[in-house]
Amino acid sequence: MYVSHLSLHDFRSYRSVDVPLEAGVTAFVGRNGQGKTNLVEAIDYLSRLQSHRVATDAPLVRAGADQAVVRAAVVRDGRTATLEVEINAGRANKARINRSPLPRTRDLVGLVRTVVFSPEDLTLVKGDPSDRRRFLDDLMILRSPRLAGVRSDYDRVLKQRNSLLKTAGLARGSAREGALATLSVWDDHLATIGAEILAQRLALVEALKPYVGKAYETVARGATRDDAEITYKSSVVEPVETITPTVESLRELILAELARRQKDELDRGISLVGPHRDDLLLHISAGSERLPVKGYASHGESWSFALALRLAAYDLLRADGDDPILILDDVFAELDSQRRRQLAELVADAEQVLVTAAVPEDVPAVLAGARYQVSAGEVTRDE
Ligand SMILES: Nc1ncnc2c1ncn2[C@@H]1O[C@H](COP(=O)(O)OP(=O)(O)OP(=O)(O)O)[C@@H](O)[C@H]1O
Repeated sequence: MYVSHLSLHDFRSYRSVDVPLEAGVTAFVGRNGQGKTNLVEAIDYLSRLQSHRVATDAPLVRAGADQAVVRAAVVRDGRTATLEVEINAGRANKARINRSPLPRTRDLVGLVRTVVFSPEDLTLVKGDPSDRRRFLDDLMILRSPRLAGVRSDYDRVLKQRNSLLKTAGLARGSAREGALATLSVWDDHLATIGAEILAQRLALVEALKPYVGKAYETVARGATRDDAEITYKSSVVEPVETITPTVESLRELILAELARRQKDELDRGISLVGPHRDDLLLHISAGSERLPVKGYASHGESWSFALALRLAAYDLLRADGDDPILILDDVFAELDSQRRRQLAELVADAEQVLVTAAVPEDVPAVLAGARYQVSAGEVTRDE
């Protein structure tokens, strides 16, 4: 798939801009702060209804405006659809396809599939477990968009259950009895929805494993595909080698663990069991040792691992049968010349690659293609 036209209204720094695009490589070049990332962020937002830079929508709406519109013509298998999202400050967003409103905005998720490489990717390796959980969930949702609903149901259940734990933890006598009875209903919801998320994540990690090894071998100097390893760490199941447990068995495991840790949960007033407590463990080999990447890997190795995770996501989506749009946001300036060249060679044949760079020299030669200058909100094509 590729985007053949992008229009923005009151999105970030843009009052109004129209950018015709084509398949292959397009580079947006310009000095810092001119609006290059804002363009590719808009396409990524259309894909996931989330920005790779901010957690909330407010910064996406141009200062002083109360609504931003991102519209893109997307070509897939020769057919074009116009996807549009209206981002409303303080009100629900709206989505349209070919100008017809969608019943739910989140029905837009996954119709455009993007993989973004950005300087923030180092947080995949060095950041909190929540950064890695987000990586897994975003990928899982791009592959099965209905899971966006499952994940938001889980977040809602978690919030309700946490507030009930706080109340129940403080209550005494019959009030406590009542709160505990209600808690068992929420335990059930958490276990049911949590098991579905957990099963999906376990299956996703199994599917990603071979791609991560292969990608790490390509981007890390002298590495083999066995040198990088990912393992899902769950609060209820031990890492499994070959068998992915069923949703029902995971539900039972979550319920059992909730019962075991109930006292702890009541004392602390938060949910301690479930996929929101899990992590994706990353290991590299150093000689005969297997070391966690966080805290042990060098800066270069950490970058290689972060790139390998993104490349693996790209390869997996590609194996599903449709090339995602690749966005390389300011990433080449961060890499040494070898990693720069290798990444560029790996992605050069993607159906659409959008690159942002401060100076033309940051765009590797193998990624020659269309080029736009971005300056003070004006986007002009180089002849
Ligand atoms: N909601 C907003 N309203 C108005 N301007 C905004 C908004 N959000 C960001 N900007 C402006 O957009 C500009 C940043 O644009 P962008 O991040 O696309 O820069 P860039 O060209 O990619 O720069 P760099 O090379 O430094 O990454 C900044 O000048 C910022 O002030």
